[in-house]
Amino acid sequence: MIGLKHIKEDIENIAKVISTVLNVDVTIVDEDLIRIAGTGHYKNKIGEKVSERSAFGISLSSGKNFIIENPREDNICNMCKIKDICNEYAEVSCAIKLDEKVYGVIGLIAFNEIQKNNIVQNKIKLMDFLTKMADLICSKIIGENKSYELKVETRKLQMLLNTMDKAVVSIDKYGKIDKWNEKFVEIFKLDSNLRSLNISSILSFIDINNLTDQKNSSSFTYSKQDYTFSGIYNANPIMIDNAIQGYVFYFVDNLSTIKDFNEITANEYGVKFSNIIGNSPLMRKVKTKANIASKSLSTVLITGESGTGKEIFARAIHNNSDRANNSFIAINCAAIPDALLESELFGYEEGAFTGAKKGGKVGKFELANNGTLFLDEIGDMSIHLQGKLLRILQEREVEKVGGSISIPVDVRIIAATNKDLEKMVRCGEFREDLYYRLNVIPINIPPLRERKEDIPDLLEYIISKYSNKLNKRIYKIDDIAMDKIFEYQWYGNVRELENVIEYSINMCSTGIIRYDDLPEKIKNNDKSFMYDNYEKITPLWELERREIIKALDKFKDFKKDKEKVADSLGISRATLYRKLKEYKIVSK
Ligand SMILES: Nc1ncnc2c1ncn2[C@@H]1O[C@H](COP(=O)(O)OP(=O)(O)OP(=O)(O)O)[C@@H](O)[C@H]1O
Repeated sequence: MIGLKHIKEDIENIAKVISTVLNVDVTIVDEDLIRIAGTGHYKNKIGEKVSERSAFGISLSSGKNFIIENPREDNICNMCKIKDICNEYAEVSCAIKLDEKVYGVIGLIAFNEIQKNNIVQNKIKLMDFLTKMADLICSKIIGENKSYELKVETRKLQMLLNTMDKAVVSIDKYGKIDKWNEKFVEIFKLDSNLRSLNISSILSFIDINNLTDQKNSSSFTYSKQDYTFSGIYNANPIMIDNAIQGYVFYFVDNLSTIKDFNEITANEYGVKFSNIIGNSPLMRKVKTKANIASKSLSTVLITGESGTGKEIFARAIHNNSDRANNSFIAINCAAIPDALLESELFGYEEGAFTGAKKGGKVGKFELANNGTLFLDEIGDMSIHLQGKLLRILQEREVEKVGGSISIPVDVRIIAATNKDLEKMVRCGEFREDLYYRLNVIPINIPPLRERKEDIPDLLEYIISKYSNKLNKRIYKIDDIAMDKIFEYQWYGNVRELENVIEYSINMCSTGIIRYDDLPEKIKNNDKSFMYDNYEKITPLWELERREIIKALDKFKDFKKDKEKVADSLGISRATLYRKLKEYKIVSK
């Protein structure tokens, strides 16, 4: 809290002015009764404490002003310890009061008759003058208080800024830096005194002329000597009376963004090996191999039919590795057209092509830096991108589309496919060199029909998952339904099993999944067709038609269903489409 001692210089000047104007000695004491200023007799007594029982003490505790015309005889002097040796002729005390708080007292003392007369004859004017001087002191206190509060606020603000995990800087409307935090200095590797420097001279990706009155975020790549990093920055305009007064920028490097993302999604995707259901000898072998792979940095190639769990294995490998605290970025190479996949993987610079986003885009490689990049359905990647991918794996650097800076990346690759990559290599559809680069640790996940022992555990897990999701209490599956589930071939593997159970839980009204609750494809399981076979001779075209319908039904929930239907029927996709037309089969 501010007191008179904090404005000592002002108090001394005011004391001198009063003394000069009134031609008497002046002393000013603070709220602790310490003399802050003094003239004449009191010059050498600055810093000394005045007695509480003195006139000053009484003025201070009561907040009252008074004039003692006859010291020693006045009631106020009764309590004073030095009453008997007092050599004063008259005394004036004026409290320095602000909002009922007394900050100190201005005291005038006459040491001779002339001074006393001067005081006594001008009592009213004198008190008026002193009250004004006390008000002047109070206004100084208010000013000092404000600047003290401002200092505290500024200090708090700076501490807040420094504890932020985002780098922050503010500029005035001309682009000159005024405030920044330690993180800003740290991530851009700058000197700590940045005041008044122009932001664009430090961060060339910020063009002050392109900033608007709207909040705006863009990605950036920063390089200084051999230090390079990328991230996202936000420019927030400071608008006062509809005019831009400056901007506050905050910057997040990609790693922090990903960390935030990982923290948010940790529960959703925090798959561990223990979450992968299946204790069959085949699955135990796969888990052991995946566990070993998680402790290595080598590339892993996971193969297996669709829905066998390639992605959850990839996630478990990442989460069990030293990179677990960094990002796991997954990209499905089949789901994105080739031209887009390139910019998704490598990112692009602003203006790289028509339609490119302002500020450019951060690629998955950069996002996965220090973490793991999961390239799902790698068999669907074009030969052109295969070449680019190979180069990155060899050089460990990515260059954005339309960019010129190479960004070093440290990414562990896990690729997955349900295609026969070796066959694709033989047919010239997949680069041999890339195949060997990816296939360092091969992991094959067997189809569910080859490890039916896993079905009971999977059922228990899936029923509990979907009962919760659908808010139903399902206890078990009855024996007949269980037999049907065991009989079925599960070409869609665990994903198909999940779909079937979700459907059955929806249909179930008793708490026990029964035969009737199962979807038709599981109930029929091709048997009705076999029965027909014994009864009558079926024309070949009808057999063909039925087989096509059966295959369409079987793969209807799959990605690339037509490809799977054609594969399972042993015909090309073109033939399949011809036959659909011929038999007037309408499919999705
Ligand atoms: N062993 C398992 N334990 C628990 N859930 C599993 C298991 N295997 C697969 N799943 C579940 O089955 C679904 C499909 O798994 P996932 O996406 O990992 O398969 P995939 O082989 O990558 O499929 P695709 O090749 O079609 O991308 C997911 O919901 C996954 O959680």
